[in-house]
Amino acid sequence: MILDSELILNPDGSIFHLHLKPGQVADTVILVGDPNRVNIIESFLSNVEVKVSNREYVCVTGMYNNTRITVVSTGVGIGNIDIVMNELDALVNIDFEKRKIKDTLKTLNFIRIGTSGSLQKDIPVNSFVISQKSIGFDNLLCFYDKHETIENKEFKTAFKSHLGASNLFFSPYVIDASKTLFNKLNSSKTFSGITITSPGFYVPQGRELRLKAKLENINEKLSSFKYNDFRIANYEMESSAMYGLSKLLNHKALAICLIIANRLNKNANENYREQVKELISYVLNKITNE
Ligand SMILES: O=P(O)(O)O[C@H]1O[C@H](CO)[C@@H](O)[C@H]1O
Ligand SMILES: O=c1cc[nH]c(=O)[nH]1
Repeated sequence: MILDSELILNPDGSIFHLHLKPGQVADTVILVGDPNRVNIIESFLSNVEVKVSNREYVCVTGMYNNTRITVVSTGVGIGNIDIVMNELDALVNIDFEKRKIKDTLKTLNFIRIGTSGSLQKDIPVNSFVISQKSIGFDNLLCFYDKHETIENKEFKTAFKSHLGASNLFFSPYVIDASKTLFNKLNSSKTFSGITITSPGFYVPQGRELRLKAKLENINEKLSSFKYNDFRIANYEMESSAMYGLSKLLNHKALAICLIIANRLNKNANENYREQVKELISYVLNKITNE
C-alpha cells in the first residue's frame, strides 16, 4: 500500500503536480521544456480530450495521424524531470484506488523535443540533434538504487579520464537512448551524438558573465572527447534523468533538440519559433508513421 504522503493525490483524484488523472495519458508522450511549446504542438493535434495545467506543467492529450499522444511541459532542469517521470509512470502503473503497483505494467514512449547548444563547429544553429547517449552532470540518478545497472560504465570511465577523473567534483553518469526510438527518428535531416545534460545554463555550460568556472575551457574539453566513433554533440538540461528514469522504470526514451546556439562558433538564433515548428512536425510524422 503506497501511503498518502508518498503518492499525493489532489481532491479531484488527479496526481499532485501534473493534475492528470489515470486514463488521461497516451502511450506516446512528448516532453518539452517550454509550456508555450505545448500550445504549438496542440495546434497540430485533433480531438484534444485533455488540457490541464499547474505551475510549469501543461498537459494535453489528443490525436495525430490516428495515434493518441500526450504532451507535457517540464519547465527547465532535472528536478522537474524527477517529478514528471515519476508522476507519468504512476498514472499508468499504479492503481490509485488500491494505492498498489499494478500486476501488468505499461511501457511508455517518451520523446523530448528541446532546444540546445551545439558543441561542434559543424553542427550549426538550426540543426536537429538526436541524443544517442546522455551524460548527466546532475547527480539525480545517483540517488536511485540500482542506477549502476543501467549505466554505460565503459563509456563513463573513458569520459571521466578525458576530463581528468581526479579533478571531478561531480559524478557524471552515461545512459543510452532507446534504439527503437532512435531508428524511428534518425534520418539524413538529423545529426546525432552524445548530449551533456547540465545542471545549469551559465557557468556549468561555460557561460561566464560575472562568475568564473571551476572547470576551465569546458566547452573545448567536451568537444574534443571521442570514443568508439561517438563525439559530444550538444548541451541541454533534462535528457540524462529522462533516460535514466525511463530505463529504471522500463520505458523507452529519446531526446531530439533544435540547436539555438553554437558554443564554439559563438553564434545564436534567439528567434527560433519557426524552426521549432519544423522539428515538431518532423517528430510527429516520424513517430506516427508505422
Ligand atoms: O527548450 P527546452 O526544452 O526547455 O530545453 C533547453 O532550454 C532550457 C534552457 O534555456 C533548458 O530546459 C534546456 O534543456
Ligand atoms: O546553449 C543552450 C541552449 C539551449 N539550452 C541549453 O541548455 N543550452
